[in-house]
Amino acid sequence: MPRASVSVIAGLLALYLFYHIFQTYRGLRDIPGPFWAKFTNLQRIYWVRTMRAHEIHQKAHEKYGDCVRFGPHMVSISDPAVIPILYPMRTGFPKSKFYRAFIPYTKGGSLPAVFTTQDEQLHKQLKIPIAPLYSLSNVVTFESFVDEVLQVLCHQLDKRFVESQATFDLGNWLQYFAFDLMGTMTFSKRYGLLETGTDINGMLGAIWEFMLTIAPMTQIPWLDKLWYKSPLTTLLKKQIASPILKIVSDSINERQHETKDTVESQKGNSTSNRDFLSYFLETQATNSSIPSWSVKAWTFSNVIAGSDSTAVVMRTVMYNLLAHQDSFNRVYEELINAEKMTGLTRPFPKWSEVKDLPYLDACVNEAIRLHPPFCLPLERVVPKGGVEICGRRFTEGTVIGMNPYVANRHRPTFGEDADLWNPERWLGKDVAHRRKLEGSIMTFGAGRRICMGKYVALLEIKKIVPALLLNYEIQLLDARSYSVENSYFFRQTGIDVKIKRRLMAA
Ligand code: HEM
Repeated sequence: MPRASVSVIAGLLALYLFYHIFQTYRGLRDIPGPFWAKFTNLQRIYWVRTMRAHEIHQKAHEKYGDCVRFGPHMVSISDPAVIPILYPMRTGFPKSKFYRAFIPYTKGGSLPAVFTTQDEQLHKQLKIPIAPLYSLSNVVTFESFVDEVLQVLCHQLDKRFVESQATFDLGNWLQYFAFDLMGTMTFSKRYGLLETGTDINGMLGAIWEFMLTIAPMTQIPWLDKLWYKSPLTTLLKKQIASPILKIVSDSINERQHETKDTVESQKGNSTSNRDFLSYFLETQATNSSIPSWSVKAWTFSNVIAGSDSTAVVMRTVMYNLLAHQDSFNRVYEELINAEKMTGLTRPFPKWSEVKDLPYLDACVNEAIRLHPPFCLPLERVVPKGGVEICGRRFTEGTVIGMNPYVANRHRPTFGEDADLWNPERWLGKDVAHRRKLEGSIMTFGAGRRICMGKYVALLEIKKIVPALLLNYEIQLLDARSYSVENSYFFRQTGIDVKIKRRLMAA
């Protein structure tokens, strides 16, 4: 090719590149933010890879204000007052491509779920038939499952740690409990984590590995599509969600091969000891418009969305109670007083006995606020017609999100001590103020796509905390060993304790 033509092509390419960079920069140029955010999402990937994205995001908001440009087309908001606008109850504010990265993709294609789908019609189709299962009144019917798994947990703690006085990371055991309980609630089966005291089938490791791989991809979803979710790479690479999907598929297949009698007996039992899977299968069998893969999608959602998340909050409550003796003593005294006044079921108090205890409730709320399990912005796409947020109009297609960690620590809303553990902030407030604070928490998301399993999680947390406090004396060896890592999932390590059995209060 003649040299002159090469120069013209190179010149045109350079011009196009310059135009593209200028256009990228121009759209949100009035929104303050770190320099590179104007041109590229690569910095967002780097932030996620540091495992400290929550802190970096919080510092960016401290520096630039409530509305910060995180990427060429992405804006982060920190003020909870924006929640009803960005996360409405109606349709029309769909999830961004961030969520596509979490959709498992196998040789059989992708498996969207209630949590991950961007398609609002499909979301409705998947959510409506099963939503009643997650209502508070139905969730309470799962209480016997919680007691069953608490029994296993306590038996293992007694056997392994009480007599030997061995030190162990309580956080691991809370995770084993949360997973084995979700397995029990979902398919009436424990994975064997509690019995073996290890990640026996590698599932916990696989989920964390999945998060480590996928979380950076969420920041630049086209790369994920190219690298993990194309028919070609599916042939060449091992798919990272496969171990979890396998467990889910095996459980469904097993159930489908069980005798008709077993299924019938689950069906007839409408009030207790009936697991999610039996409801899912019945729902699908009685509704022909539901896609054939729904049972797998619902079951997968429970395992992936409902186990680690609940374990994170359990760890936060337990760590903070152990690290703050005054809070610990107040919860313990509240339980003992409740026992004297109205009676508590032993060894594990009932949900109805503990759900309204004010100080326990304040500690659970504070843990939910302080340490949300999902710690990257929950991204939404601005719909047709645009939207006004923080006094500025955003055009269709702009991606806007709030990181629960940042919103939950918004100082004008929660006070100057928003970074600190202070359950008292939930007490002595008038109803309106308390509602406003609760409505400012982003831990369970908000609006149309708010967490479906919130009451399942609250049931588990408010059951396990009294069970541990009433049955064990727990000594935290060193509060400074506690550390956190964020790869969208926000996990903690280092809750090293020794335990003794408590004598029953007279
Ligand atoms: C403390 C525990 C939990 C936390 C903090 C939590 C948090 C969240 C958040 C933040 C979302 C919304 C994500 C978004 O908008 O991007 C969500 C959605 C969801 N969660 Fe949870 N979750 C918890 C426990 C559970 C449990 C136990 C289950 C199931 C039993 C569950 C099932 C779901 C489902 C199905 C969705 C999708 C809802 C929808 O899109 O309509 N979660 N969760």
